[in-house]
Amino acid sequence: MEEARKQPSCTTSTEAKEILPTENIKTPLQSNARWLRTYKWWFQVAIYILFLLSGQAVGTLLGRLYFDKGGNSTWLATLTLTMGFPMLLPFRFHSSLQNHNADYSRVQQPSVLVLTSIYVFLGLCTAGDSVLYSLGLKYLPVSTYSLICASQLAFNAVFAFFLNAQKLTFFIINSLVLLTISSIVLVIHNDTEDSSNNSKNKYTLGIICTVAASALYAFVLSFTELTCQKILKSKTFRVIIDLTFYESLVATLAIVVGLFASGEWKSLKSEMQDFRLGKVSYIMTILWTGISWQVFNIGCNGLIFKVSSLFSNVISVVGLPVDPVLAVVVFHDKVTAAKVVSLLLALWGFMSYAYQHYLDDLKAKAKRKCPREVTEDSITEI
Ligand SMILES: Nc1nc2[nH]cnc2c(=O)[nH]1
Repeated sequence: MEEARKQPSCTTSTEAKEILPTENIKTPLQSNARWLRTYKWWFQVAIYILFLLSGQAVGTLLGRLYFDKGGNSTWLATLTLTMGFPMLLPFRFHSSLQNHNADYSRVQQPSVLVLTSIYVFLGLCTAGDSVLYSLGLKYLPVSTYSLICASQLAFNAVFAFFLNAQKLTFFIINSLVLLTISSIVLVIHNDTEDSSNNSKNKYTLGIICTVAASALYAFVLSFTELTCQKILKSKTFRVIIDLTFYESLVATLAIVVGLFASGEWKSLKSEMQDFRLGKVSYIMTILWTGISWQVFNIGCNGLIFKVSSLFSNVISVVGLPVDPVLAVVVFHDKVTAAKVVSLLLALWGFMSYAYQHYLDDLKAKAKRKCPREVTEDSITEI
C-alpha cells in the first residue's frame, strides 16, 4: 500500500505529533509540550470513549424500558436518537466565547453555504439511518438484528479505505474479525428469540432495513471523517459540538415530519396514559433516552475527529456486549457464558486495535529521532 494512504484520520496521536516541525534538537520545554500534548490527546479520547459507551448503554436500556412498559411508537423511538441536541446549546455558547483557540483560528473556515450543505446532507442521512435502525429493530428478532448490525464494521472498513485512506493492518483486521465473532456469540445466546411470529414479508423488510442502516451508518461515519479531513480541517471541541448540533437538528426535523406524516403522533397521548410506570416516568424515559443518545453522538463524532471513523465504530461494537451485561444488573437478566465470552472477545478486539495505535506511536517516535531510518516495513499491512 502506498505511503500516501498511511494516515487514517484527521488527527491520530501520531499525526498530532508529526505536525511539530523540528525533528532532532529538542529543548526540555519542547519535550514537555510534546508530552503534555500526547497526554491531553489520550485524555480526550478516553472521555469520548466514555461518552460513546455510556450514552449507547443507557440509551439502549431506556429504549428497551420504553417498549417493555407499553411504548409502541417507532417514530418516537427514532426521534430519541437525535432529539437531545438542545442540550448542546450551553457548550456551543461556551466554546464561542473561547473562539480564540489557536487551532480554530489558524484554519480558514469554510463558507456558510458549504457548512449548511454538509450539515443538511449528514442530517438527512442520519435521519434515514435512524428510521431504518428502528424499523430493523421492530421487524427482526434481536439476535438476527445484532448479527446484521455487526456488518456495519465491514461496511465501515470499505468506506474508510476508499474515503479516508484508512490503513488496514493485521491488528486492525484482527480487531474487526474478533468484534464480528463477539456479536455472533451474542446472537447464539439470543437464538430463542428467533421464534417471534413476524410475517415473512416483515422479516424480509427488517433484513433490508438493517442492512441499509448498517451501510448508511458506516457511510455517515466515513463521510464525517472526510469532512473533518478536507473541509473543516479543525478538530476543536467547538467544531465537534457544531457538527453534532446541526446534524441532529436537521435529522430531528426530518423525523418529526415522519412522525406527523405517519399519523403516529395521534396515539402518543393514550400511550402516555397507559404507560405502566405512569405519565411522569413516560416523559422521563423519553427525555433521558434523548439525552443519552446525544451523549453517544458527541462521543461518536469526537472519536471520528480525534482518531478515525473506524475506531469510533469499533468502540460502539465493543459496547454491544456491554449492554446485555448491564441488563443483568438493571433488568436482572441471566448471566450466561455466551455473554461473558462475547464481552471478552470484544475486549480482545479492542486491545488489538489499541495495540496498532501503540505501534503507530512507537513508529512516530522513532521517526522523530531518526527520520530516515524508519520505513513502513515496521508495520504489517495488507
Ligand atoms: N445503523 C446504526 N445506527 C445507529 N444509531 C446509533 N447507533 C447505531 C448503530 O450502531 N447502527
